[in-house]
Amino acid sequence: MPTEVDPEVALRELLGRIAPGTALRDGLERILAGRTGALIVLGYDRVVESLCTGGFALDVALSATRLRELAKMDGAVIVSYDGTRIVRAGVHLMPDPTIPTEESGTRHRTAERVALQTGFPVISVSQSMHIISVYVAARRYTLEHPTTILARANQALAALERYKLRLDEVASTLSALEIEDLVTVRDAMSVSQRLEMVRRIADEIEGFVVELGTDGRLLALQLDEMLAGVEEDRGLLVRDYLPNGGRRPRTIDQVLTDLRALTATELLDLSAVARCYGLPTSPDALDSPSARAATACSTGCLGCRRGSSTGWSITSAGCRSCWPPPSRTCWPSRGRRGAGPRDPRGPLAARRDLDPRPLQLGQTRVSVASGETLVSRRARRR
Ligand SMILES: Nc1ncnc2c1ncn2[C@@H]1O[C@H](COP(=O)(O)OP(=O)(O)OP(=O)(O)O)[C@@H](O)[C@H]1O
Repeated sequence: MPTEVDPEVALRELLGRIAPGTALRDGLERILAGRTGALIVLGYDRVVESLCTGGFALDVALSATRLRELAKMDGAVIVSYDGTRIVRAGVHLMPDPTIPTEESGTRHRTAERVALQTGFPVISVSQSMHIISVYVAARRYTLEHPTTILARANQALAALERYKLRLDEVASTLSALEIEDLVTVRDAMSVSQRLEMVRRIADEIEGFVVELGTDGRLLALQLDEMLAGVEEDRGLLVRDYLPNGGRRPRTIDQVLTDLRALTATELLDLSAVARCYGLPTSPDALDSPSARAATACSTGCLGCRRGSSTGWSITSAGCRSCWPPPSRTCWPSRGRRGAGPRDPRGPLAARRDLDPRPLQLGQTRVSVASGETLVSRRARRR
């Protein structure tokens, strides 16, 4: 019996195994086109064996045509878990009748009960409704035609393009603010929020790619192109803005998991995003200068490695503990008290002086304040 897995993961894995381009999917399409039905169990072990009566053992390689011919007979077909062999055919399945099911026809009731009792995925092709359903990990999922999936995938891709554009905007603003050391918690959390939004829509598209099989190759290429560097940025951003110390310091993985767990509505709230980092969440705190982790120094000077006991003692462009910087790897900070020269007009006025041109990662710029050439920290780490 298969071990317990996340239903979503189990479903996606199954959809990949029966995606267009596989012999199993070809067989299912033929059964559907031939206006016959089928009941197929994807796996064979002692539990499945105990539910089988009648039929005959085969153990032959699975091909689309064999599956189609065997499905013409009454009863179920048992296929190996990897979908490469037909183990038995014409089998009458007798699952536990006390297992609750919402299906009405005997084929579909049996399919749902067998999937629940054995833990193996079961596929049913309905003769009357002309649909293919899969039962896996207590879920029923109806397969859609590839053209329908492709249309939905293209819509999602257009949404991803818009999300990515917005992400690039907030990320380049953050890079510029990092250079000038004027980052607030809100700036950093906006990028984190956008990165998570992009991850979510990309995850949805990945599901379409899996389901489309060979039909989804172009989509996969487009997705790869759009997501270049995004995954890396998620980790780097958390690493940079994770507060050190405190009573219960958080890890990068914990933050990423909590971000994933936010509902779509919660994700729109920057305070909820900041909470995942373990940062204060009041509106005032969001507009306060951000604290950056000791790891923020790209090459790690001695002072930065020392870290902080309060979790809030490290400034956004260089840590207070190593001020003045022992080398050029530590950047002078103007954003926090005691950390270096401040703009006498205050941070808001200083922000207005920022060069409004978007700063791409890896790009350099001449500082408004000092006249030196600057590169954003994240750009230097890449
Ligand atoms: N317990 C079972 N074991 C094996 N095969 C079964 C079982 N129950 C039903 N079937 C198969 O399903 C076929 C159709 O049954 P039925 O019409 O009652 O199901 P259904 O759920 O309404 O399916 P459809 O939507 O295809 O009409 C049966 O002829 C038989 O081949």
